[in-house]
Amino acid sequence: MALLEVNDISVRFGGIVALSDVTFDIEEGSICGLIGPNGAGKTTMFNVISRIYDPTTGSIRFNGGDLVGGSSDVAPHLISQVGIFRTFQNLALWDRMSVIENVMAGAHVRSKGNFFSSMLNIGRKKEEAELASQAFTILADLDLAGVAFQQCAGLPYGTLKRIELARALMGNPKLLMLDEPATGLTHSEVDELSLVIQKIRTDYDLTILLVEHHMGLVMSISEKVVVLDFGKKIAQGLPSEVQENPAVIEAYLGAPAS
Ligand SMILES: Nc1ncnc2c1ncn2[C@@H]1O[C@H](COP(=O)(O)OP(=O)(O)OP(=O)(O)O)[C@@H](O)[C@H]1O
Repeated sequence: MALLEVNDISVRFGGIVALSDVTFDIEEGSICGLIGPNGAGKTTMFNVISRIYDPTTGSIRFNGGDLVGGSSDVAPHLISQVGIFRTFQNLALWDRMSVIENVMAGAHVRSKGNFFSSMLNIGRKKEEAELASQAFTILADLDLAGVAFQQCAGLPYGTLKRIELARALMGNPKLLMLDEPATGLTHSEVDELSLVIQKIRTDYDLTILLVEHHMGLVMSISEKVVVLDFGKKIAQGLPSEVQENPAVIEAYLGAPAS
């Protein structure tokens, strides 16, 4: 069953066509790579799925309901409550806070407390203790228990990237969208990231959409790859099929494949 169905999405910025009638779906539990040369429309697609941009035309369904372009769309501020989370190209962690505090902050989207109970501190200590325990479990799963109580400032970049993943997991995502997670990582950090992504997909029942320029990573962990070029979908399929596709080779090399 498809968890995410993207139907004929177009986005125009004035005269620029960033996406043109793009359609694809992502099977529940799978990893889908979204690739394409610079300016192909990958980030725009991410922003449409995460409800930052409204599409000019088209619709998206998520988990059997309307996400955008339907009759009962999800409001942009409720996107995480339906189970859609993303990481960003640039790190968005608080340097001066501890790792575990950063990870616990990922749970605020599903906080059940109301304004008055939080003012009176009702149930807060118990809730905080439960969150800390959950955060520690996630950190241990990602091999980060050893840095849980350190400040983020000064930790290696690859570790910080994994802390961002841990924070996203605190929200109980169904769909996790990763925006160029391998950028800036060393070879060995990319290998670690690859293992971590595959582990959390299984352990946390995730469906993953991966935008990435690191072809080795995309091709080794995706079940399906969707290729954009100049806002249009030019190919989709198994990694092995996409790598052999002449239109894809031409898009990347700028010349017909011969
Ligand atoms: N807010 C915006 N206003 C105007 N044009 C935009 C905006 N966002 C994106 N574009 C344009 O839309 C097109 C697609 O850009 P997008 O950032 O989605 O590509 P991308 O595939 O993510 O590229 P990269 O790999 O370089 O990040 C580009 O021509 C870009 O200049």
